Amino acid sequence: MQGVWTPDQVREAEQRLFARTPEPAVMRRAAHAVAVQCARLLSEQTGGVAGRRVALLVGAGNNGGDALWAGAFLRRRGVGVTAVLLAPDKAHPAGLEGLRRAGGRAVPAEGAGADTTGIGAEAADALERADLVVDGIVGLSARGALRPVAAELVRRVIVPIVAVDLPSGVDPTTGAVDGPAVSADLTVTFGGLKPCHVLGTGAVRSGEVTTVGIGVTEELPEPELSLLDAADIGENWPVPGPEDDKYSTGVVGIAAGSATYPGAAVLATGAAVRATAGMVRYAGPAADEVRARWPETVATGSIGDAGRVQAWSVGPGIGTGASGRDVLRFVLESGRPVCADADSITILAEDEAMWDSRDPDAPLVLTPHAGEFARLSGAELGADRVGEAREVAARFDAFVLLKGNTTVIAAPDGRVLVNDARQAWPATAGSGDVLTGLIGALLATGVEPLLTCGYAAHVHSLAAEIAAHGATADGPRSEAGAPIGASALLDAVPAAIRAVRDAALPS
Ligand SMILES: NC(=O)C1=CN([C@@H]2O[C@H](COP(=O)(O)OP(=O)(O)OC[C@H]3O[C@@H](n4cnc5c(N)ncnc54)[C@H](OP(=O)(O)O)[C@@H]3O)[C@@H](O)[C@H]2O)[C@@H](O)CC1
Ligand SMILES: Nc1ncnc2c1ncn2[C@@H]1O[C@H](COP(=O)(O)OP(=O)(O)O)[C@@H](O)[C@H]1O
Ligand SMILES: [K+]
Repeated sequence: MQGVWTPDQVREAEQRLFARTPEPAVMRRAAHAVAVQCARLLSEQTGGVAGRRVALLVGAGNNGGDALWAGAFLRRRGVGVTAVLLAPDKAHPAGLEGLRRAGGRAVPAEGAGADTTGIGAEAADALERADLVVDGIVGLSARGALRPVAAELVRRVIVPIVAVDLPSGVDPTTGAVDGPAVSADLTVTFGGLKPCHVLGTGAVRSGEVTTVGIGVTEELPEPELSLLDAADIGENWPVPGPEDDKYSTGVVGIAAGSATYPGAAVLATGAAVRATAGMVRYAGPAADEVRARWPETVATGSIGDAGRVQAWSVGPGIGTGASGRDVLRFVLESGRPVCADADSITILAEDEAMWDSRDPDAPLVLTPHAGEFARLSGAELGADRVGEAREVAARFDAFVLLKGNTTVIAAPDGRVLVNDARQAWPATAGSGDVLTGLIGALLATGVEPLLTCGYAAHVHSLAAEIAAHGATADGPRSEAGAPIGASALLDAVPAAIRAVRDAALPS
């Protein structure tokens, strides 16, 4: 499990560190790590370090200070370094002095010979000749998108960019981008990951992220968010042991589909069949279709005849009319853990009385996409997806899995897991039904709901990636990939489970 800390948590940890280690020493550690990564990238991209040229984009604060000191270290390795100062009066004095002493130069962003964009001739020339650019415009204190001069400088860059701490222009806390922002090839961050490195557009703009401790890591509190590693999931994915039988590993009930939407039933049931080893029961109007596709399920037309289960998945394709409501009420009254998706979320959002059916001791997982989330919360989803998911989870005393390219999973007690899909192949109709089936199956085996959601989201996005890039049976793996449907995603679920289980094997 990897932790993610808010800017405030990092700042407080930094203050604790300063009590032991003077601030300039900490900054030089940070800057040295940036310089090492720049040298590595220069070597990879140009075949060497000495004689290459680096431009530093330097803002008004310590982020710029890191960049200036990194420039001083690079200078000592024979790199030609020019700092482009966005706020010459505020540039970090010690960093600037360090760079100059090492033989680097500094020029104002808006200097003599400016063209219509306001960028000075020397700054323009430094950017044009650079083999690599370091983004030290703004870091943890960033507010909003890049201002016009910074945006114009960044627009001109055609070489790789190394971002100091985070790509400038990205909101450190939400990862949102609301205007011009840096797209880094590599981000070197300090102490630990910040939300902007793992959430939404910020995750994409960060490029590869390298974390360096610099003494701050030891001072950090419990992380605000966590990311699961493949090995965490593989180690704990439920598989049958020698003493198990079809009942002991957990029976899941799927209440999904309708005459109009039998596909939702087939997909959710299939996901449950593929996720875990126990038994899958299906109850609903698509029993014939489910039986035909998944002969191993025990299928019935009526929820009252479903038989005993350890958890329910309910919602996809059930509709929001009287029969859908009856099904949801039955499932909520069962006292079992429930994953409520799609139409069942809409019903819960519209009908307060439905909550009365719920057994308060049974965990409830809600899996909204942005539109369903807005129905639940009562307002359009904003940029702070983590904060909003956490608020709704607490308000409804439910586990909330907010879907999207970055899936945010909030527990009612405030814990949050994040799954970054790293690609968008799951954005296809019916793929949510597959996720519902995976979650129900894991809940039935007794995996804790927050982890259930984290495991399911990871395997779901990995299955999509595997399917899009070509299952081995279809021929060689494709680098570029091709669009898939939800059925192909479902077919790749076993391959994704194998991959996470293999990741957990001792190396
Ligand atoms: N934490 C750690 O462990 C360590 C932290 N360290 C480093 O310190 C960094 C934080 O430094 P920091 O707090 O001095 O502020 P920083 O982010 O440089 O911003 C400076 C100023 O920029 C401005 N500005 C704001 N938004 C803007 C925008 N969109 N576009 C343009 N400009 C904008 C705004 O000033 P304004 O112009 O509004 O007066 C703001 O005050 C951190 O990221 C890391 O690199 C390491 O050295 C050591 C270990
Ligand atoms: N752009 C995207 N990148 C990665 N995953 C996505 C993206 N858009 C949607 N997904 C994932 O695909 C699934 C879609 O679920 P949902 O919206 O309920 O679709 P449906 O109702 O058609 O089954 C969710 O798991 C969601 O996280
Ligand atoms: K930066």
